[in-house]
Amino acid sequence: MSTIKLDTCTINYDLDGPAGAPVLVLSNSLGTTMDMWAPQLDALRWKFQLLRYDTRGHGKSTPVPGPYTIDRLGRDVLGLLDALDIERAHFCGISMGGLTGLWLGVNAPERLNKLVVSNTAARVGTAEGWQDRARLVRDEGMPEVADGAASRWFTPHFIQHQPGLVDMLLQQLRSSPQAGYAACCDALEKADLRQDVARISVPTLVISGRHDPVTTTEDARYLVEQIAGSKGVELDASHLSNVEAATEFNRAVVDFLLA
Ligand SMILES: O=C(O)CC1=CCC(=O)O1
Repeated sequence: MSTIKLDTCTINYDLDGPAGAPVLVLSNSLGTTMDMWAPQLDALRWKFQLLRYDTRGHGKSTPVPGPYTIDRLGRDVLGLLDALDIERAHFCGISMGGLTGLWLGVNAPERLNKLVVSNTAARVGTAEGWQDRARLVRDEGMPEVADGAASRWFTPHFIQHQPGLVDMLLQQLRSSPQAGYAACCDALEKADLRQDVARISVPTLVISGRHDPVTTTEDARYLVEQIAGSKGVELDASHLSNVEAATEFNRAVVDFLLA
């Protein structure tokens, strides 16, 4: 693991893979860390240099005071690429990480080769919902949010049959810095790219989960309709599809990036 200082925030990242291979940036969801990409490592690191990082306020990146914005989260990726002297990269983000990817697709296409956005939407949830979540976390702490998370992230079948994996992810959530999580809720409250995503021109893959109650297949269809030439793949999974349907997720990403 390494760190890089961007404005007041220290971003924790890991770059791993064959030297000279194309770089693939992996961007985590709200309340998780770069460790959420564990099910992708063996499948992807033989062809790509994987640049995983903890989104600002998450994992070992510092929970500098918020509110954050989607613009800030996107610029963190650009800062990381600049610091590592990477001119262009593939980008794959899930949920909040997917929204960061959409921001990059709109605002910094010259830094992207191909874009994968998974279990995300041009507008995730509602402003009121994120205000309530931020208030809950600031007032009551992480356990209140962690209580309902498994059923937002996974299907009942997966929760029953993979308790170890579910627990590992919930542990990332419980350990999330309260201030950083709430500041990302602030970013999600304001982020609305519905009028912007049609400007994305980089090759884009939109992955969705058939059972995702947070960012629905309808949200994914909107993205596919708006982003010219984009491709949609629907997986038999809920919200954290890279964990719940890892094999299919990895195949979709590799097929798309290597095509
Ligand atoms: O509500 C959740 O925990 C799911 C989620 C919404 C945005 C994100 O990144 O994760």
